[in-house]
Amino acid sequence: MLRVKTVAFLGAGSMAESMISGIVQTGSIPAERIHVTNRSNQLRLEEMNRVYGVHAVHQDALPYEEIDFFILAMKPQGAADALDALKDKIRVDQVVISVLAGISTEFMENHLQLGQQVVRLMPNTSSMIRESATALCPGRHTAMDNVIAVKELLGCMGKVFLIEEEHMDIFTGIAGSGPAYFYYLMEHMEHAGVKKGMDEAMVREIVAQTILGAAKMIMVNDETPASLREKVTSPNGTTASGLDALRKNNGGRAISQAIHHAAKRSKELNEEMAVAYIKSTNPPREMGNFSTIKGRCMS
Ligand SMILES: NC(=O)C1=CN([C@@H]2O[C@H](COP(=O)(O)OP(=O)(O)OC[C@H]3O[C@@H](n4cnc5c(N)ncnc54)[C@H](OP(=O)(O)O)[C@@H]3O)[C@@H](O)[C@H]2O)C=CC1
Ligand SMILES: O=C(O)[C@@H]1CCC=N1
Repeated sequence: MLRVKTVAFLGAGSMAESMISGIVQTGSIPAERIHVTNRSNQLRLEEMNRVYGVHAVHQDALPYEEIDFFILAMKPQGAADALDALKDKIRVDQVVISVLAGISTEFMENHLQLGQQVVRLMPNTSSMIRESATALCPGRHTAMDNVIAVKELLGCMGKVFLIEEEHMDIFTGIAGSGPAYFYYLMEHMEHAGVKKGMDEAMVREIVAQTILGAAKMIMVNDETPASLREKVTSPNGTTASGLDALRKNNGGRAISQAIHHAAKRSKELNEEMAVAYIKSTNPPREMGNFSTIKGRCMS
């Protein structure tokens, strides 16, 4: 089913590239059926064409009629303008997919034609090597065959999880932003080895292998992280000492705070975009009480 679909990425940044890389590696949609566009960076489009063989064109040159899936991949702040520009160029049976942090399916539907099919996603950059954990949340009007096709598309990029919209913010905090927390952890682990005189490239590989091994243990064993942690921890041994230092330095709290702050920012982004839209569509004199308008918009 996928092979006959045509997709267009609106945005040519790191997330679009990661997804395109995943699709092209599997060949599940031929490169000639993949389009990518942006507003201004022509050099970037040429690079995408050179590296992945996809059509990289200015927005005006997109064959809108032929596209099955439009994938919004610009910053969340550009969502309203992008959706407004798309609205009159597409039919309701074409699917508008967003990877934009915080942008709800309701926000998308409100900016498109009545009955437009939309899907909200939250992938991560590991899509590049087909190891993303991606959330999928369909809109109100999205046909089941399109949900299945989008799920199949995401399968080219890693694992797919059907997520209730109320959980999209926390999913973003865990998995969308998640790779960055691991890279941060890896930076610190690497630094500890280098400071003691180890070769940087070697210690980087050691750290990566350690994290990969720990993740695989969770995937292949029917055991909890807590139980696996206990197996590493010998009484009065090195790990017990290391974990003690982590606890004393509030390591667990730091991790949960990172996730909750990212999730909170995702929620805020949707609110900010909705408020910005109301401001742009209401002349100041008619705005009345700002908090009332915000409340109405968010309800
Ligand atoms: N990076 C990540 O790990 C993840 C990102 N996301 C989401 O993906 C989206 C993109 O992030 P990222 O790739 O990092 O961002 P980048 O800044 O790397 O890329 C944004 C791209 O969008 C283009 N662009 C901006 N406005 C428009 C428009 N109206 N139409 C078409 N193209 C446009 C920009 O080019 P130009 O300025 O030339 O138009 C640029 O190519 C964000 O909304 C983010 O929330 C989601 C999950 C993970
Ligand atoms: O930092 C961001 O806002 C995006 C969304 C998830 C990962 N990167």
